[in-house]
Formats: sequence, C-alpha cells, structure tokens
Amino acid sequence: MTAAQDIGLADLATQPEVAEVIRTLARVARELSRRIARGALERHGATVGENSDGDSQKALDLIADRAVFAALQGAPVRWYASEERDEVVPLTPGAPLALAIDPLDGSSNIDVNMSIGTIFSILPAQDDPLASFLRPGREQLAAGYVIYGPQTALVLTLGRGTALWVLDPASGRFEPAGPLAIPQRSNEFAINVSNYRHWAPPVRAYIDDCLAGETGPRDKNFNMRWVASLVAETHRIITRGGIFLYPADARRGYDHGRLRHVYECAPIALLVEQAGGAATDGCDPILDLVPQALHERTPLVFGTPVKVHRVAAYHDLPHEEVAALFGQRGLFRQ
Ligand SMILES: O=P(O)(O)OC[C@H]1O[C@](O)(COP(=O)(O)O)[C@@H](O)[C@@H]1O
Ligand SMILES: [Mg+2]
Ligand SMILES: [Mg+2]
Repeated sequence: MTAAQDIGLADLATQPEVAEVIRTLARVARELSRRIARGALERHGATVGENSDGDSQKALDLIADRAVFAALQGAPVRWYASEERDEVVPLTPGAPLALAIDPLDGSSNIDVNMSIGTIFSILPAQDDPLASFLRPGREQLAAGYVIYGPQTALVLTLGRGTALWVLDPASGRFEPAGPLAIPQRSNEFAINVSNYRHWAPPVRAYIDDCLAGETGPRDKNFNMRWVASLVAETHRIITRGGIFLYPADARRGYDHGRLRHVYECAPIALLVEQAGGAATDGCDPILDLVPQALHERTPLVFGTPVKVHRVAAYHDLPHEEVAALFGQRGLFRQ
C-alpha cells in the first residue's frame, strides 16, 4: 500500500484545508496501525526518554510524533504542538491552521496489546504560536482521535455531530460507519480507584455512592472499567455510555489531574459534546476554559450528561453532606 493510495474519507464536507490535514493524519494513522500490529516484533514499548512534564517517552510515542510531523511538511498547518515537544514548532509559514496532537495516547498499554490512540485538535492559526492554542476549546475547527484496537477507527467532529470511520484492512480505506450518539443511560463508571485516598471529598462521595450500589443513596448497582487509555475509554463511553473521571488529587503534580488540556481534554470534550454528552473539569465545561500553558493539565469528567452534571452537584453539596457516610447521605436518594 502506498501513501498516495486513496485514504477514503470521501464525504468529508468541510473547509478544504481542514480536510487536507485530516486526510494526512488518517494516512499516518494507517501506517502507524500497520506498525503497531507488529507488536513485540518491534520494540515499541521501550522507554527512550522523558518529555517536558517528566512523563517517560516510549519508542512509539516518538515514532508517532515524528511520523505526523514529517507527513505535515507542506500541509496548511502553520503551528505544530505535540505532547512530545516542549514548544510549539513552526511548519508552513502563513498557513491557516494550528494542530495540537497527542501522537500516542495510552502508552502504558503498548507492551500489553491493549487499545491505544492518537488525539488531535485543529484550530485557526494566529500570528502568535502560543495564542493559537491557548484559547477556549469551542474555537476548534475539528477534533478527533484514531483508536488502534481490534479495529483501527477514526472518530471525528467538525463541530456538527461526531462520526465514525473504520479502517478496512483489505482496502486501506477509512469507510464511514455512521454518526455516534452517547446513550443517555448507563451504569458504568471509569476512574483509577487506586488514587482513592488522594481524591477530594466530592469525588470520593460520588464514587462511594456508586460502590454502595443498591444499598446506597443511588439505589442501583454500577459496573467499573479502567483501561488507562483515554482514547479507549472515550470510545467505550461514546459507544455505550457511562462516565470517565480523572480528577485533581493530592499527589505531587496532580493538583490539576493528569490529562493535558490542549491536546487531550479539549478535543475529547468537543467530540463528546458533539455526540450528545457533556465534559467538565468537575464543575465547568472544558470547552469554556482557557488554558494558560501549552502542557497545562485539567481535571476531566465526561460522558452521559446526567452523570457529569451529578458530579458537579456533588461539588456544590455542603461539606457535612459530602463527608457523611453514604448511608446517611440523603440528598441524592431517588
Ligand atoms: O496511569 P493512570 O494514572 O491511570 O493514567 C491513565 C491516563 O494516562 C494516559 O495514558 C495519558 O496519556 P499518554 O499515554 O498520552 O501520556 C491516558 O490515556 C490515561 O487516561
Ligand atoms: Mg494521552
Ligand atoms: Mg501520549
């Protein structure tokens, strides 16, 4: 299969420059998907360095970043911001777009053959490189992710709904697989419970009440999932509902959670909202927040709207109510 071969995505009705960038990213994703499938035959999971935030970089993190950067040469992208690069990097002078990317999300899953992904956000470029990215997520022209799982798929929003394209391994084309709408009811939550003791009281109270199931104020049982791959978690929640939380916690360096605003939280928030869901930092919509730094972290709560709004309501509860054992917490009894 050659890079020039048709990538599909034929019905991408949008500004031609945005469409060109998305097709370029899809072409890189097709190639990355092929390399990821080789798994242990290549040493993708080896730690090869550290990024500006002190996160370890795996070989595949850098392979993905370099592949995207190389493919964008000559594309209508003026500024390139990546999880794997300290600063914004100039690409095509005077071009109309800015691209922020998490080239490889969920890298702790590389070695264990679990789903990983690429997350991207396309914004209008401004003359100032940083100002192009430090703005409300509502100004994104497009956002998407590629999931490399049992199937490789592209989930994309251009601001009018969220849609799925699946990579057909036989033809190498991304074929349309329909619009996505988050189910409005679900009993699943996703959070890394090993951090329980570090959470603030409202988050503990919310999870306590889920864990209490039908013996607690929610009067029903819940199920839990944690893949440790934001893309995989998003794909599951967009497909069958539920809620994801990566809150701030008391560990050093986690006072704004773990996930990065510009190239993780903002694009996921746009995809989720456009699929009929909600995304907040626990209280306020992610898409209304303005990041102050390129690699800034933001607490992230997203999924089925009624659940996301319930988490915000726990943050508004009086302290005595939040601190009460679930058995005595009365406000949310149905
Ligand atoms: O290991 P933890 O603390 O549960 O964090 C898992 C989270 O970290 C991430 O892996 C961070 O993304 P990267 O792999 O791109 O650094 C998310 O995909 C995932 O939701
Ligand atoms: Mg990530
Ligand atoms: Mg990453």
